[in-house]
Amino acid sequence: MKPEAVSNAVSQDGLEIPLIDFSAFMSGDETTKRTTAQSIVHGFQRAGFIYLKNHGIPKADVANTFAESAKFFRRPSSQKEAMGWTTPEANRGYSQPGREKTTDLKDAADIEAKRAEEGADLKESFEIGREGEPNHPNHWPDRFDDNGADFKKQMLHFHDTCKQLHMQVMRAMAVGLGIDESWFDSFCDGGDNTLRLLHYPEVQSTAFKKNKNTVRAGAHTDYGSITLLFQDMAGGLQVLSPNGNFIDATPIADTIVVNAADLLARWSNDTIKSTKHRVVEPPIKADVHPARYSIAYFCNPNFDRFIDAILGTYDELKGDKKYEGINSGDYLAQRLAATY
Ligand SMILES: O=C(O)CCC(=O)C(=O)O
Ligand SMILES: [Fe+2]
Repeated sequence: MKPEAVSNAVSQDGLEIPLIDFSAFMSGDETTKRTTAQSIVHGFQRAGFIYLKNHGIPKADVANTFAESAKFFRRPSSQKEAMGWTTPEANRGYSQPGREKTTDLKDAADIEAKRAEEGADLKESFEIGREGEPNHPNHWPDRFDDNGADFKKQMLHFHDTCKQLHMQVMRAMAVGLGIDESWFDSFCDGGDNTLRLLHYPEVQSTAFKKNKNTVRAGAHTDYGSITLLFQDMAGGLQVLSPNGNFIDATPIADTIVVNAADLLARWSNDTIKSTKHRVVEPPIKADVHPARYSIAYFCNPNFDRFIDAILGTYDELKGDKKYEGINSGDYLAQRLAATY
């Protein structure tokens, strides 16, 4: 029987994505806390995705971040390009439409072929890393005007808010896996995470008809531990089902979509899934699809940590540990280098 805090967000084609009331983990009694944590882990093991409601981030805070994001993308191209994304090691700044092809291909020639087949992704983005990294400063628009200072303030605040939620979700993961609740704390307290603002500009639906491979963001998996994804109500996000079909991950107001990413899958000896997803034409029939905004917070284990299989996810005697340990920062830089 499912705990009361759990219902279904998506249930189609073998893809079951649970909708979890996170307050049951944060402030429930011991039993409620444990069963909710187990449901979170099951969601990551089966679908690789969960939705969280009552996640503790105030509605107004999320709305404010979306509002600042929309204002940011309305800036002139010359300003945005002056804050351009430079290298995978820095992974900060603005990427204009066409700059990045989201894919999980690793070979540059394969990625170019994909670009030719699907066209460029119909999106622009802005990445904000941990503030205060001497070698990799964030790019901020506060040098242009006062609005830029408001943007910076809100994004730094939101980066920190999401960092706290990452740690709480990892605590739930630990409880669900039956290990010490604080097991992941020292892996996640650095805040080596990336806040990515995404803007999918308004698009004629003919763009998707002319070339039916056209997408707003190509199919891919994420790289780190988990991603916290805030989406508006436009729709278009899809998740790959176990049968190999892309299924709509329909927006649910005031929830966060959370997906497990590649390094967590590896860390869990593949007991947790990092599932492919993409963004396509919204399911609503229209001649023109309005702009879509989303905010992805990519969480990573601290870049200086060595990531070796989580306790209890392998059996030493059976020798079923699948991967060598790897440094978190090296792994992520390698993965990022391939898509830009
Ligand atoms: O915009 C979205 O809903 C998804 C974005 C995404 O999957 C990503 O940037 O990794
Ligand atoms: Fe993603």
